[in-house]
Amino acid sequence: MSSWNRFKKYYYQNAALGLSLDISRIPFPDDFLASKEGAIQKAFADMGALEKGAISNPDEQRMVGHYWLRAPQLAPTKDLSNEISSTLNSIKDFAAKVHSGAIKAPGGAKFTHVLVIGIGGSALGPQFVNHALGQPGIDKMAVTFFDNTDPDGIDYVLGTLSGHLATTLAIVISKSGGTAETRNGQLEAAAAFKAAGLDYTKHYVAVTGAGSKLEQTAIKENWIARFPMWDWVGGRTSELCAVGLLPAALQGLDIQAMLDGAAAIDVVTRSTKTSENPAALLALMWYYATNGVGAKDMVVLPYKDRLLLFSRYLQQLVMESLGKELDLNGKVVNQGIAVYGNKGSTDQHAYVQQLREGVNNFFVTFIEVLKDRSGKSLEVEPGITAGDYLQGFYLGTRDALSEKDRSSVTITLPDVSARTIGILIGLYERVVGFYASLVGINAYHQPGVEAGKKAAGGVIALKLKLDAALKSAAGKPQTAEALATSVGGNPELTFKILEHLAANGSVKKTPAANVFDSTYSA
Ligand SMILES: O=P(O)(O)OC[C@H]1O[C@H](O)[C@H](O)[C@@H](O)[C@@H]1O
Repeated sequence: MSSWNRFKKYYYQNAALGLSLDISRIPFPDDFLASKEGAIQKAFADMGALEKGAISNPDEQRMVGHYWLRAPQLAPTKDLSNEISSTLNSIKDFAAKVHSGAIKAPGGAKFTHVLVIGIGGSALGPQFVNHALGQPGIDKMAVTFFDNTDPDGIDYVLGTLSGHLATTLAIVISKSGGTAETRNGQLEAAAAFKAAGLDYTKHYVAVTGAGSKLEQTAIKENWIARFPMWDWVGGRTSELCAVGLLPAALQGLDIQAMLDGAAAIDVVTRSTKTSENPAALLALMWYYATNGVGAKDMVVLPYKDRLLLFSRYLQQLVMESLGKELDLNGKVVNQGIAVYGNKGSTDQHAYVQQLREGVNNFFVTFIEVLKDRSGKSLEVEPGITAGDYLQGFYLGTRDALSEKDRSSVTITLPDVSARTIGILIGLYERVVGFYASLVGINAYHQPGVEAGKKAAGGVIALKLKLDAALKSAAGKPQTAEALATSVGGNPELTFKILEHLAANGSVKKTPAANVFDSTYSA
């Protein structure tokens, strides 16, 4: 079959959504879709049960309800439907009141800036949407983020808020309400407000689960407002609950259009006719391209600056959902698909060299956006605009990769708008769900992230012991090994902690010719 005929055969277009999907450049044989029909029907059935409120996250004994967020009437109980709708209303109402000045900063001025404090699913969606849809200088409020516990990163963001803290609203977002990085950001921001002579509690809003530590603090300190985060919404699928909607609404983005876009793609991706279901087609392409075992990585290449953060957002959505040691039967499978990417054509001048000529361990997801910009474009050459070049580079790179048997899919969108961002989010949420069914894993838990957190706790405890030991040694210089022995700590961790303390002036280091003979004292 010619590539044009194959393109026509496998081109999916939904005119109402404005969404197209080209899977023709994944080299599956013609009988592949039929051979997986039973498996994808099972995925549809699993998804149907999930949407009806089944305990689709068995390890945590939880329902998985992110699809109800944009169609509250589909939630399994009336109470849940009401809670979703009333939360959405209170988000819209709160944003309107902040914009009008009915809720204002303690000094009497309107709030002008938003500082979001969160990490992982409590930051990646809001950051993606902020960058995709924001118009700096035009937005109702400017939104910035603390998404780490890096002191210098915090200072950088505080620097951008300099002179504006008095009119900054801080939203602390944490589903669990116990995430250390977020707690640290909350305390760091509070200290900055205090240093500016401001009462931070009159600037703080919480988005968190019922009964969490964060909620307790917000209640005790009487923060301005609290919004719920439900246990049936996972962090990585929380963009369309208060986590993402509140910052977006404050920014002045059309959150209803985002919800409507997601609701519209949900309707389409509920189809049990595989050829008419773009999420099913994509999940099957992931399966074919990666051999169902993550044998290839997913390179996400949107040819649109606005979608720059989509690959980071997808990284969590895909890798935290699919990267699992065990399948649903408890068998060791070490599943997952690695995701990375940035944007075209920028990446053509960076790593595309390896994609074409190096190790063939990936498939590309191109995202094409038809609309170049609002308004007319300059001709950079007679009859040619910058946008023509952007498309040229996309099509050229796609061909250059195909020539060398590098697989790709392309998603085409009419524009980057609140609606199409909702469509993209909804599309990928469902692809991940379908793919998880195809490979038989729980996409909705993340048992692997706890190990690092636990180990970090051990490091913090060791640091405190070392502080005490250094203090009681009253200035006596000791090697890392000696200090480790005296506190019963791991010598390598002790060495790393002491080097960090020395670099920050908290201990005095006397270097030696052999680095491990260096000594440290209080
Ligand atoms: O919203 P939080 O409870 O603070 O969680 C923030 C993030 O941290 C965890 O480590 C999880 O792996 C993520 O899924 C989550 O999004």
